[in-house]
Amino acid sequence: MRILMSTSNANILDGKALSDRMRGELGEEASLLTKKHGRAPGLAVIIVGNDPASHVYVKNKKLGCEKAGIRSFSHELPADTTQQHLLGLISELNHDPKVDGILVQLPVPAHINPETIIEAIDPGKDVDGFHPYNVGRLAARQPALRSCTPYGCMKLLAETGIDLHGKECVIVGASNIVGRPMALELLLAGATVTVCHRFTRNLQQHIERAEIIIAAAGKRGLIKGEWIREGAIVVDVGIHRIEDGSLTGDVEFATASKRAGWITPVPGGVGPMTITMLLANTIQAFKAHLGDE
Ligand SMILES: Nc1nc(=O)c2c([nH]1)NC[C@@H]1CN(c3ccc(C(=O)N[C@@H](CCC(=O)O)C(=O)O)cc3)C=[N+]21
Repeated sequence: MRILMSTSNANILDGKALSDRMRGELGEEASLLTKKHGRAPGLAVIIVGNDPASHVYVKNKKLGCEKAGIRSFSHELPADTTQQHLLGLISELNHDPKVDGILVQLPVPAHINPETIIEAIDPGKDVDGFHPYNVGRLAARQPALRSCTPYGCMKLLAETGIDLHGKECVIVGASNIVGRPMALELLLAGATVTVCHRFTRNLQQHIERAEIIIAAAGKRGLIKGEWIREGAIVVDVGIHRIEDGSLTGDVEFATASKRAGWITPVPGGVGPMTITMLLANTIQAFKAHLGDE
């Protein structure tokens, strides 16, 4: 029997708990491989400039690495670093056998072209999964290194136990780093996928029919709670710091959680999973470099 006007609360899709579990397993795998091969997996993190938020993320990534037995090599470059200098560093890291993964924290300063930088990274070390080679592999249904945020969202969806085949999925946002690769992930999983973006005329109508919503517009509170279909799964990729210093997402959480079947919180949802999948990708790249797959 369908219950109308349900006021029950959604199940929380707990990204922090899933992250803790996965990072424990990844740490064990890293430690076994380190013993077997005599070196630890290595991640090089490059940050250009002094955006405070970027530095916080980078610190969290380094901490995550340490705890999982991954060596991190950090390169903190001044804001006026030239593109040529950055390309030189990437070339060095591409050839460094201690380095399995390379991450250039985005955004980079305006005088540096992010596409040029991403394309300079060896696709086998592109643990962000941003290189056109890796995006193409996902599009061709032969994923290699997958983008961390969409990959993390897929792990969260798997936690609900639902079969994605034929599910009506609506992604809000068509960015290169979330919306587009998310569409490819869901398509690979057999879902029916709609991508909404700035030119979409009837966002509310799309949301209202969605069984799964991936909110990745980067607009605080864009998705109203009343739009959510009863029992839908809501994955909120948005992250915004508000007036009182706390964090919130693209979805109106309080009202949405009255209608959704499952919903990710912000913080503690997608964010921690992004870093977890970065660690997973680094270990995957390490294994490929060792020929241990
Ligand atoms: N090359 C590159 N790769 C990235 O993956 C990348 C990037 N550049 N630039 C910036 C975005 C943003 N991003 C986040 C990662 C973790 C949290 C995260 O752990 N958030 C915590 C809260 C953290 C806090 O308290 O601020 C949470 O949601 O619970 C958030 C955001 C990765 N990004």
